[in-house]
Amino acid sequence: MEVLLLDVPTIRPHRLSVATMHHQTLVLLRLFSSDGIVGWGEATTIGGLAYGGESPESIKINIDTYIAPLLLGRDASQIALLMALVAKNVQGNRFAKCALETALCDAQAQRLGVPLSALFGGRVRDSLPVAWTLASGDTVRDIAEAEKMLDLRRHNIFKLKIGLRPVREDVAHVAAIKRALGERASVRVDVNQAWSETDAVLGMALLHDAGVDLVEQPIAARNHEGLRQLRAKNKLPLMADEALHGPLDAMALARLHAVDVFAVKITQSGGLTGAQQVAAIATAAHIDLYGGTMLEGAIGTMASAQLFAGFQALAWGTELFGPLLLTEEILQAPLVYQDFCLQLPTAPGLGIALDEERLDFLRRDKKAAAVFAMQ
Ligand SMILES: O=C(O)C[C@H]1C=CC(=O)O1
Ligand SMILES: [Mn+2]
Repeated sequence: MEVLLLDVPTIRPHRLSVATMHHQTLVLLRLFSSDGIVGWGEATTIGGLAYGGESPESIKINIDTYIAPLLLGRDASQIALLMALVAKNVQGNRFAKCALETALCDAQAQRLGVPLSALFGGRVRDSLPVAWTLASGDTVRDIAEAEKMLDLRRHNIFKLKIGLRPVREDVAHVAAIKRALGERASVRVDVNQAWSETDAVLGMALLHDAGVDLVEQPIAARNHEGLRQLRAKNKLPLMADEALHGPLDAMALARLHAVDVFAVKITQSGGLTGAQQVAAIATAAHIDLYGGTMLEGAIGTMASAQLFAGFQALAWGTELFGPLLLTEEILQAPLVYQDFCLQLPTAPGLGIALDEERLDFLRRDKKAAAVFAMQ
């Protein structure tokens, strides 16, 4: 197997409370099996180490040094056995494990001639609603961007990134956008843990009055009790994102009745199986589901879509727009976004074909080699 790092510019700066992104580093895992089948997985994260404990570089070196040697020469169709072997030998590293499990599942589904979703019980839907994040940091620009998305019929759910400015300033920005869009769109916010508990009490009340539908991770990820109290004090639905690092967190949050919605992410869950378990816990605990992203490229986006397509209910839709934030296409045929949804392909495996020339052009190691050769 090999891990490729691809540095791809974003279409505009993407401002989160933890980092401003001008590019995204795609972390792609390519798995070669002796029957000739190639599987792809992805372990992309956000903002280097600003968002989570695994960086693109650490993911690559940990897969190359510790995970790949464990698997060399073993039967790639024995996914559960291989993932158990990795779990026993590698602590943490959820994103790396997600990339590996995705690549194994992509390869196995191709081998069986079925879409990847079939390995997880099949689909209840063939398209997924997709939100767009407004994160330019500028109210007028965000409204214009939202109007464009509505005109294109690409998105009618907007997630606003807030938390950098004082609470009242942020809420004024959100309220102006909601006023402009009215009932034509659902407006939600993501604070990415930036608020204190007192900020959040004020912020959630004001956001509710402004007509916002959902608030995501307003306070620190580890503060489960704080989330529980915020949920009890407010009418505005509350979603856990960074608080959810797989089934154990899901269980703890469900026990506490701490949130209304789980943002399920395959990377944060340590893979597709972990994410399916998070969804199962949510369903059993009457917690709604939302299909989250780490702003992955086409591979992680499609892997997520293949899994989310099987969730019995997906009350809050998804945010699987990662490839649309990037200036470069890495697929031979781009993913299909239309009528406010991402369409799922029916071809075997992930159902996508990579553009090898674009991959070669974007690879960090090849760029470095080219610069070296020029010197
Ligand atoms: O939800 C996050 O925290 C991360 C990501 C998802 C969409 C987006 O704009 O940022
Ligand atoms: Mn979030």
